[in-house]
Amino acid sequence: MRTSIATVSLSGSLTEKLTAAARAGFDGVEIFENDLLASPLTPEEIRARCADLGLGIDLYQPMRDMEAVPEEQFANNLRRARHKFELMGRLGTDTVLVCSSVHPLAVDDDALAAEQLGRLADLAQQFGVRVAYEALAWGRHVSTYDHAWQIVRAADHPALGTCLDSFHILSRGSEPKSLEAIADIPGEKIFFLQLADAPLLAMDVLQWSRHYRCFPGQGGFDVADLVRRVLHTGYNGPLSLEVFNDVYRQADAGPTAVDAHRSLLALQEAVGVAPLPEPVVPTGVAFAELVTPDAGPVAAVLGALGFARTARHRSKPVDLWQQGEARLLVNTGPAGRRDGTGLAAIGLESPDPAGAARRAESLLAPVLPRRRAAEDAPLDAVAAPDGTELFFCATGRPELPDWRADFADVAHETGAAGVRRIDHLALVQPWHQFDEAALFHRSVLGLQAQESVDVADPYGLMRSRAVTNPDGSVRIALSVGAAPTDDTVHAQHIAFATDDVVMTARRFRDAGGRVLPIPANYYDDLAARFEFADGELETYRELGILYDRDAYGEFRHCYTRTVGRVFFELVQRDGYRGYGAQNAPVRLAAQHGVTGV
Ligand SMILES: O=C(O)c1ccc(O)c(O)c1
Ligand SMILES: [Mg+2]
Repeated sequence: MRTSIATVSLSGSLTEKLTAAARAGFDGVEIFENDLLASPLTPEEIRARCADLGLGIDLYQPMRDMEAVPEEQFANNLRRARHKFELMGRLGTDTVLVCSSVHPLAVDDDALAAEQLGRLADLAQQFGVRVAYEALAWGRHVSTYDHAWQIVRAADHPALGTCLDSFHILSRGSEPKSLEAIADIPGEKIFFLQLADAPLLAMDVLQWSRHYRCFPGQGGFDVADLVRRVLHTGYNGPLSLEVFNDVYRQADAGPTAVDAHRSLLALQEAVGVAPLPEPVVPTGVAFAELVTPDAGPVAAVLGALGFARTARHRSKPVDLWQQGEARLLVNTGPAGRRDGTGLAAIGLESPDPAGAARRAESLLAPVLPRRRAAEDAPLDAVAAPDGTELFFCATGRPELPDWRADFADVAHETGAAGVRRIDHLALVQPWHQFDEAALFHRSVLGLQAQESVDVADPYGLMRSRAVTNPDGSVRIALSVGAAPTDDTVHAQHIAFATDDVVMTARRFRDAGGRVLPIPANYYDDLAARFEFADGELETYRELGILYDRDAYGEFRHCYTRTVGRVFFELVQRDGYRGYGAQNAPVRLAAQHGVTGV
């Protein structure tokens, strides 16, 4: 279907917005009046710019406070409308949005509203314009879509239809009963469909709408169900995003537009109008790749954790460090010299690497060259929104390229310390990309997103949300902090699963590793909350081990100090399903050094 986006959803000048929308693959735009008023371009120039970019102008909006007003007031409104209809001719657009009145003079009189909207439509018709009447959820007398439709039906004018907006509809409740009346609207009388999602918040609906809308799939509304209902009426106009959001007003328009278009692609797949290549859900973590200008500090930590350097890349300065099924690549090539120590790439085991890459590409993920160098195995890879490279791996499958073929074994001692595998990867997102990251990992990789949790940091609030595969062998914890983030604290981290965290942590410390010290108050509180066997709490205190418990089991974990922009966690998960969110504020405070250590 045709995809469109309201200019209010993107930051920048009108020109920047149009360019971003076109580059992201939208077919059209809704021009928001304020964007036009503030633009130095004439309507003709805007029209030409859109045409050059391959964008249609699908809607001009909004006209406000039109209907159900005293005659004198209405005469004024018609005069205003005539100006706008002329303008629309210059812009080359034929549909205008009229939102339900919030004017103090508007009266509660549907017959008057219908009569005046009919006269407005008469005038519009002379200009070849159609009027789409939308119920604002906070409209003075008309605040529901079915009420707006009744007025449109009563006016019975060919140039008057309704505009449905998922926010205004779903913010008032999504009981199937409240949505049934959509089926009563003939598709050709739905002149426009605006789409937005929103997190489920209990707040004033106008504030909710103007500040917290997000792209479909990023909030708590069932936008797909609504779209299915609207398509069932026979509606075949654009699917258009109209997202008022404080974050997107600031973030770069280019990436926001890509995020927006991805959400519409995923939505169209969900409602069955535009299939995409099947998701290929990853089945494990093949490796995590660190880049660093100096392998020394990373090697010291990994060695103390019981990892051994088992192989070396045949042609590049990359070492493979391994323990159990946990594999880390340590890359001292140019990226590390440029960016310092950090997590640069993740290898995901994929049942069908090429299929996974096709899926990712269809959802606008940048595809990376299959070979980073002539001699490398040709691996399919894409970039996540935060820049992390995701490699789709087929480890040990003879018919497919294997990343391990790039490595030659080196003699090593095995000093294993109980680490089995990578439990999870924690990726701190740029402040404006949290919702995008969750949607990306869900739609592109087919992972399931867990609930988002708030975590107090001494210098700001963090939000965190895990995305996982069904058996928990791939877990990625996405988080976002207040901007600007402190790189040493809001660093990426890699959590290793161990069967015995006490043993692994002790081995780490005895080998010269430094665990993150945890304040005594934390252990006093643990003693109050839980009963421990004799000596257990003292052991935790000594090794900086944190403890949590959920309905499924117990969780013990501890942290290394940060190296560059990465640190490591050891986790012992005896059935426990979470990520220690309860303990995260203590960990963050410890990392900030507010404990004075
Ligand atoms: O918040 C508003 O005023 C506003 C304007 C136009 C719309 O289409 C809308 O959904 C909201
Ligand atoms: Mg709207």
